[in-house]
Amino acid sequence: MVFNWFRRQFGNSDGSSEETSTETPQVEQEQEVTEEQESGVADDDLLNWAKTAYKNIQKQQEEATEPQEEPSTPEMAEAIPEEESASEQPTVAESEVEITTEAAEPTTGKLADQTVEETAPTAETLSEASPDAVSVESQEEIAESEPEAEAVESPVVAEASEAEEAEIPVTTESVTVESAPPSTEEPTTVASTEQKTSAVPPITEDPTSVESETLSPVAAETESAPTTPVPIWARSSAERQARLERLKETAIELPEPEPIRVPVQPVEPATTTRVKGEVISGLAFDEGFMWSAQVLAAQGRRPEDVSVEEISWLNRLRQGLDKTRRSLINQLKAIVGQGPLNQDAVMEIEALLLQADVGVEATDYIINTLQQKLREEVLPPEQALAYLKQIIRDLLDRPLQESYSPTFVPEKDTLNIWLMTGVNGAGKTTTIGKLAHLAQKSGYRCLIGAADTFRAAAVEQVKIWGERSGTEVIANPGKNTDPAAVVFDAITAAQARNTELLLIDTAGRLQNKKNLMEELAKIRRIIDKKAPDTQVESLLVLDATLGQNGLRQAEVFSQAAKLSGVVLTKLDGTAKGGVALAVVQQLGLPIRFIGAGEGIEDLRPFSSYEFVEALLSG
Ligand SMILES: Nc1nc2c(ncn2[C@@H]2O[C@H](COP(=O)(O)OP(=O)(O)OP(=O)(O)O)[C@@H](O)[C@H]2O)c(=O)[nH]1
Repeated sequence: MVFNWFRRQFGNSDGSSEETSTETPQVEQEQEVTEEQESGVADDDLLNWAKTAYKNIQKQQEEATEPQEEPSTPEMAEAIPEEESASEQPTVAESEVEITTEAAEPTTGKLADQTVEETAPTAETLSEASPDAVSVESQEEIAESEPEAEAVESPVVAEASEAEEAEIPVTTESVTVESAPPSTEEPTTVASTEQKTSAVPPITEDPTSVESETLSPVAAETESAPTTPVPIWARSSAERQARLERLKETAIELPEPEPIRVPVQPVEPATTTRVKGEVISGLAFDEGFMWSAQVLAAQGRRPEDVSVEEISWLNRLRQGLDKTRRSLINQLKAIVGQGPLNQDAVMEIEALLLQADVGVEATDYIINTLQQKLREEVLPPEQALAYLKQIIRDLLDRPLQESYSPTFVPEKDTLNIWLMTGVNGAGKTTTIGKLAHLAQKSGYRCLIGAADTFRAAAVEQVKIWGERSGTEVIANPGKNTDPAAVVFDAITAAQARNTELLLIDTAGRLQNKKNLMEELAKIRRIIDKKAPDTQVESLLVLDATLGQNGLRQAEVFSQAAKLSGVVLTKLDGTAKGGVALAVVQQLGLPIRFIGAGEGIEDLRPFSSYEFVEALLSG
């Protein structure tokens, strides 16, 4: 039984949920929650719930840190059951262990093996046709289909699918660059790498080996010289100096590499203890824990099923919205709960909401709805605030009731494609890494397509996230590759491997760059054509710290990529949180995930209940 982080429930590996065989939609659940919560979870009950959860987490952590015998010899390593050592997708525990320096090696080893296995048969093919040539083929195919993309459907699709079978092995091999051997690299890259390495002689070079390597020419020179023989140590050092000079002359100046934007994750010191689960130290039974416990208990969660990651996540979310909450809550309490809002009260609430980035439209809606209720009923402050929370929750869930599916869970045993789009630096690549991690933890076969071919370091960045999450990355080593060709290759690979979730990274682009938006539209067309029966989700990644400014991009993205949802990132920073309401009110799109930190665990499916509690609970 696997905990599915996309639905935050336990489910069997076939994707069915144990608790809800009836598949209760998220919204319904949250509404039940609301009623339960409003009826009030008794203080004593809550304390007991929190204590049980805390003890349970402590137990989980103790078990997780229990030392297990590491296989110290190859024979012992072989004794590990096959599923554990050779499974394609690492288990949660394995992928987490890989964070430690010691355990990272097996992954690399596995990937290297795999690449060797996969690339070996193509080595000859590649000597005739470089990987670029192969990808050019698929690019040509895309280019061919491109002008007819909209008008002529079936012949092109047929062509693509006919070509598919023959193409799969070649494409897969040529684009899997996770740990591609040098033979699959462009010849120019290899040459420059050689130059680079030879230009910097190893500092720890063994003098004796240098001697034996260089003695003969030097000895020949010194033999012919009439002067006194130079000692061996002096000869080798002179020779080394001369060689260094020669290399300096022929050395090529390499440009400074572009920085890769991946936050450094704390690396656990290498120990002989095998970590079975994640251990988050310093979890205190404090106010934050109690608040998280209350939120989880109100959602009908059992204390035995709560994990440290969930508590930590809620704490982080609350901390991220701390400043906004403080400025909203006290003032709102003072204003509401005194009968219908007068002119001053309306203006005060308006100012508060606008300052929190809620936007004009959503602010008007909230005030009008609240005013209507307060005219009908006299509510004390606490109840008025509870009603305000309800209004905001309804607003956030509106797209789910109108046009979008209430759940956002990749379907098991079939391919789901999630395309990530957005402006530069919004957090697309980071989000992909976090989503891949969630997918691996939840037992999905996941793959990443690195279609951000615009920024040189982007592919490296997404590969680092791939390593962290134990997810393979499909990329094309060629420069200025057509991103649509990478997407084509990634879908081919995903189809061949029975992948369940393919995450596609795209280059950041401004919505006013027409050619780049056309490129995005082309990517979307390729997806629809190559995987016509697939559930495709197109997510706009929005930096919450940009507030209202971030929303202007959405309309153009929506047209090009057929958006179906939003990922709101950086809620841990200077973001005011209210932008979530503006997103839904102005764009009509549901928020599917929220990010609150740079770490791999800092992303969760969006829950309007948790968000509103983090924003408005006192
Ligand atoms: N504090 C915080 N930082 C984040 C979050 N998500 C992403 N970042 C940071 O934002 C920066 C940009 O993230 P990327 O994932 O590279 O953004 P991108 O959209 O892929 O960028 P381009 O490839 O240039 O379009 C990085 O430094 C990330 O660590 C978040 O939720 N919180």
